Amino acid sequence: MNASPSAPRGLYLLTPDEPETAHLLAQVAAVLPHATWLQYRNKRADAALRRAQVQALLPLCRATGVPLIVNDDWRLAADLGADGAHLGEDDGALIDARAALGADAILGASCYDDITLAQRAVEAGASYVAFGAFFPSPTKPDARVARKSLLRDAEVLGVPRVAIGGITPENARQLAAAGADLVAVISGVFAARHPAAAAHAYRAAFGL
Ligand SMILES: Cc1ncc(COP(=O)(O)OP(=O)(O)O)c(N)n1
Ligand SMILES: Cc1ncsc1CCOP(=O)(O)O
Ligand SMILES: [Mg+2]
Repeated sequence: MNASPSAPRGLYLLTPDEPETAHLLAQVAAVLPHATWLQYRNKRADAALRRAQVQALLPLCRATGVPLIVNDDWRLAADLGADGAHLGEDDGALIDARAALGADAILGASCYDDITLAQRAVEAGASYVAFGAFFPSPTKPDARVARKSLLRDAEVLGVPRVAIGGITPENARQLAAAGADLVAVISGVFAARHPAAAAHAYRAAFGL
């Protein structure tokens, strides 16, 4: 089974660990028109700041038509009416997240370098699978490493395949050619000298 012809493609933007909500909003607003999806990820924020930042991002995402996915915390996503959640191996059960978020929610699973994890994730309700890191990541230098061939192997699962980890506009082309539907990026956009130009370049890597 293949992902449908209307499957999402392009840039899956993840937020940086930004403590100032107004600055986060300004940073995101400058690049959001180039993103297919946005994930709110802040590994340094406490629960109150995460809630406030998701609440601040939601109207911006709605106005831009970009789905907002919450990292790690499906309860927060459900509470605030976000479009979905992303769960890694320590972030709770996909089946519980699917039940709480509903059938239409975007629900992603980190599958690292493991196709079996991806098969189980789809069975448990994931609507996309993420593999990586494909390249050394400035944001997560100790991330597990994945092989590009996994992206093609996962085509049979019939859900969008996301690649993450050290992705630049240049190496994004290799991943798109290897079967990635979306590239998930933090530093390649937010640490770029010209974030909007960088974000645009990721879309171009998919011919968008
Ligand atoms: C799209 C996407 N892929 C992978 C991850 C990593 O999730 P996880 O392994 O839970 O690590 P943290 O992001 O929570 O540090 C992700 N967030 N998004
Ligand atoms: C969350 C995560 N999981 C694997 S690498 C990574 C960070 C991606 O950030 P960057 O695009 O800066 O490498
Ligand atoms: Mg996580």
